[in-house]
Amino acid sequence: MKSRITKKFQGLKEENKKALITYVTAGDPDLDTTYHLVLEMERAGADIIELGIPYSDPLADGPVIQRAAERALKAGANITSIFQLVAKLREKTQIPLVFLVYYNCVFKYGMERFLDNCRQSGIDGLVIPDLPLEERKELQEMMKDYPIDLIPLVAPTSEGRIEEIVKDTEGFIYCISSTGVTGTRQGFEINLDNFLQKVRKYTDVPLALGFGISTPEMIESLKHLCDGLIVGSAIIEKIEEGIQKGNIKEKVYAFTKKLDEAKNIA
Ligand SMILES: O=P(O)(O)OC[C@@H](O)[C@@H](O)c1c[nH]c2ccccc12
Repeated sequence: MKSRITKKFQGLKEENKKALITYVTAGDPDLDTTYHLVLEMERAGADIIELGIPYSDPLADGPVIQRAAERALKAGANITSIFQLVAKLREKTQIPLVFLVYYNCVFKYGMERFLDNCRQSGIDGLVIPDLPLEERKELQEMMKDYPIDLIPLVAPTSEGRIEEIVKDTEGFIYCISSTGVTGTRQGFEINLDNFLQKVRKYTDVPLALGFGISTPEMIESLKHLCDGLIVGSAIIEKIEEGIQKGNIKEKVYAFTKKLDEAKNIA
C-alpha cells in the first residue's frame, strides 16, 4: 500500500512541484501550540511535516533544536502525549506526518508498541538519525506489515554506502546537505549537485534535501536539485521570536508562506 508520503510526492510531481517539508519539535513550547502550528503550516503551504520527539541527548541537533527540545521536555511532552497529539491532528488533517525520533526513545518504548501506536495515531514515516544499519534491517523487516516508511538519511560522507542505505526504501530519502549538526548556515561546503546525482543513481525514491536551509532565497536556488526541501531550525527561530512577542502562530504561518512561495516560483 502506498503511504501518504508517496502519494504526496506523486501528486506534486504531476504538477511539476517540489515538496516543502517543515520541522517542529512536538511540545515546543507546548502541545497545544504544536497542534495549531501543524495546521497553520499546512494552510501556509507545507506538504509534509516532521514532528520531533524531544530527547535529552540529541546528538545530531544543533543549539536551536536543542533549545526546542528543552522547552518541550520542560513543558512535559512525552511519547504518550505526542501520540495523543497526532491522533487529534488526524481528526483535522491528512497531511503526511513524519516522526524525527532518536533510536533510544523507540527502543525504550518497545519497537512493536511504538510502531502500533504510530499506525493507530496516523504517523506516516520515521526518521531515526542514530539508527545503526544492523538494527535498521530488523526494524525494516518489522515495518513491512505497517503503512509507515522508514526514511533513510544519506550524508556526503556516506560515499561508498549510499547504495546500501537507499536500498529497499520508500517515502523519501533524507539527503543531508552538510556535515555536522542541524542549524542555519551561511552556505554549503560541498557540491550539492554532485552529491544528489550520486544518490539519484541508486534510487527512484524522491530526494529531499535538509540541514542548513533557512531562507526563501536558498529554497529558490536549491529546488531544481531535488524533490523536496526540509526546513527545521529556521522555523524554530520563528517560534522563539513568537514566544517573545506572543504571536507564534502568525510568525510561523508568515514564514512558511514565504518558503512556499519560493518553491513555487517557476
Ligand atoms: O535545522 P535544519 O538545519 O533546517 O535541518 C532540518 C532538521 O532540523 C530536521 O529535519 C531535524 C531535526 N532533528 C534532526 C536530527 C537529525 C536529522 C534531522 C533533524
